Amino acid sequence: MTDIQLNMDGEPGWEPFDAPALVGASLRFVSGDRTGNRFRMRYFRNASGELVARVWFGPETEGPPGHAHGGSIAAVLDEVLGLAAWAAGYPIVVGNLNIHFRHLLPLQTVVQVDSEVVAAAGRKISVRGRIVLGDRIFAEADCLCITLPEEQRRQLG
Ligand SMILES: CCCCCCCC(=O)SCCNC(=O)CCNC(=O)[C@H](O)C(C)(C)COP(=O)(O)OP(=O)(O)OC[C@H]1O[C@@H](n2cnc3c(N)ncnc32)[C@H](O)[C@@H]1OP(=O)(O)O
Repeated sequence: MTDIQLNMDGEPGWEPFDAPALVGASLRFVSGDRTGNRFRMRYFRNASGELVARVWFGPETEGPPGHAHGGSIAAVLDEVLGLAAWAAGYPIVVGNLNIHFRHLLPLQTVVQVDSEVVAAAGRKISVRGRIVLGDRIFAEADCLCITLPEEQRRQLG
């Protein structure tokens, strides 16, 4: 795995996105360790302003031999789609995450997670996402995020 694959070379209009500056240590479980053997991740905004992640699934995410565990895929989608709502200005937690696992995801490969905030109705924010490598779709997800009332937000810090 090279750092170049995780970075934005050749992606016109992409800008690095400083996720910890927005949500602090909430990302420790998934994207917090940029050098370990679990996930290595970088966040960007694409030319349309949508949040995109580049993710390397390391050996410690293994489920089926040589491939990512479904729970590791779910963890990545939970973080990226939840963060997409935050990046769009909604302070949320994830209420529901529905994932279609389309193809086995090979370990030690850099894949891309695309996200799109598709609707906001009252406290309910709908985010859609997918994990891809070129034309190959590994997983697709619909995520229902719920904004937190101000008081509950303050309690979380
Ligand atoms: C922080 C950085 C990025 C984030 C990445 C990480 C994202 C996460 O992993 S967050 C952690 C995982 N999520 C959780 O632990 C959430 C736990 N659940 C909760 O805290 C609560 O159930 C919560 C806040 C979602 C909703 O509770 P509450 O505030 O009482 O809202 P409630 O009144 O029940 O529901 C509000 C609306 O949302 C709907 N809703 C709530 N939960 C769901 C759900 N799971 N499915 C469908 N609809 C739901 C309700 O039907 C209601 O709709 P309407 O207004 O039309 O009647």
